[in-house]
Amino acid sequence: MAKSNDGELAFPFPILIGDIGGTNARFALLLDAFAAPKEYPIIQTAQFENIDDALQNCILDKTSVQPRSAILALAGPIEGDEVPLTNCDWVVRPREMIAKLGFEEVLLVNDFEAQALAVASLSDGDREKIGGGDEHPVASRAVLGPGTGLGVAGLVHAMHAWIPVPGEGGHIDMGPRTERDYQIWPFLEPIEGRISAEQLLCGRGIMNIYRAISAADAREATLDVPAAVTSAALTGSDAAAVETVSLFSTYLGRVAGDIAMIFMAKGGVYLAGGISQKILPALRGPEFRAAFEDKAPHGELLRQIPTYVVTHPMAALAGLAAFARMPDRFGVTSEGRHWQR
Ligand SMILES: Nc1ncnc2c1ncn2[C@@H]1O[C@H](COP(=O)(O)OP(=O)(O)OP(=O)(O)O)[C@@H](O)[C@H]1O
Repeated sequence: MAKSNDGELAFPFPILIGDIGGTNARFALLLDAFAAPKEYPIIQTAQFENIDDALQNCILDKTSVQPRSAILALAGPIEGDEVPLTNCDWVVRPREMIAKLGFEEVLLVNDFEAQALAVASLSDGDREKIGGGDEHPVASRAVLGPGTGLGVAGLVHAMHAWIPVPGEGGHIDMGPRTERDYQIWPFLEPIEGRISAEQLLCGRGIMNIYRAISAADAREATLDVPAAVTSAALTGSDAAAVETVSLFSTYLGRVAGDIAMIFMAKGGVYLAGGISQKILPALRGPEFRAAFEDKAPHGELLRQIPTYVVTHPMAALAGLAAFARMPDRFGVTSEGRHWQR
């Protein structure tokens, strides 16, 4: 990272920012510190063999501007010079990107770190509140995002900066609690003998719950993709789908409440990821918030904590843009994930 005149950290503009999930990749170009980001159409990761082809075809060939820096948020742990993505075949090779695509520097961050950067400054127009009291402006926040997987991150305010805390919180253990849970649990598909939150709270998780409900009730599971289950649930046309989304909301509330307690997130818990927006009407129902607050002996604490659904269509990009413009507002480390020409 270069240093600006006043000694603060800075990336050279134009800066390409990108949010690369398991299914979708979203990119935007920041020409300078003030211009609005120029957003590009969403890319389906499955349509390109690798990220370099996607960038060349969908971004670099579509503009005469040569980005000097790239800040990319990836779904997966960032280690070494070759970073494979979770839930997608792409491998990100920053050294090759610098050699072939003309960047001077590349910074990789975790995709939920980018979501955490976004929740530092979402306006009311970019979030919908679902219950709880007022937010404490500089208290910790947390973000959970059911999408292709389940991303989780915290956001802590310290030393005059917002510090994202990425982790693998989507992989915490889940157990049955109600009588109905005990009926369904034996039919859930485990990973190496265990049901983690991500086995339930993502696109694949919706199908896992739906199939388990159908099996527990000895009914045929006729719906075959998550979007079919959630749309049948929202129109009320399929009883198993309705129960799936109801249980999904309950389980999401339980995990969100646990994460809120871990971070003491009095600044709010934010639901990001593609699925939260798509099932927003269901999340406004009683299940999510009731499960969130059902945390004896800390029920009163949880009742005060606000929960939000992020409604910004490109929240991670907004977070990366805020960081790219003012890196010193955030405590983001570049160690081991920053490459320069
Ligand atoms: N209407 C819908 N209802 C429920 N799930 C859906 C719907 N449409 C798509 N999905 C599921 O959402 C997931 C994609 O989520 P998202 O749009 O957040 O993608 P992503 O950014 O690639 O995800 P991630 O960052 O977790 O890898 C897929 O599992 C897909 O099957």
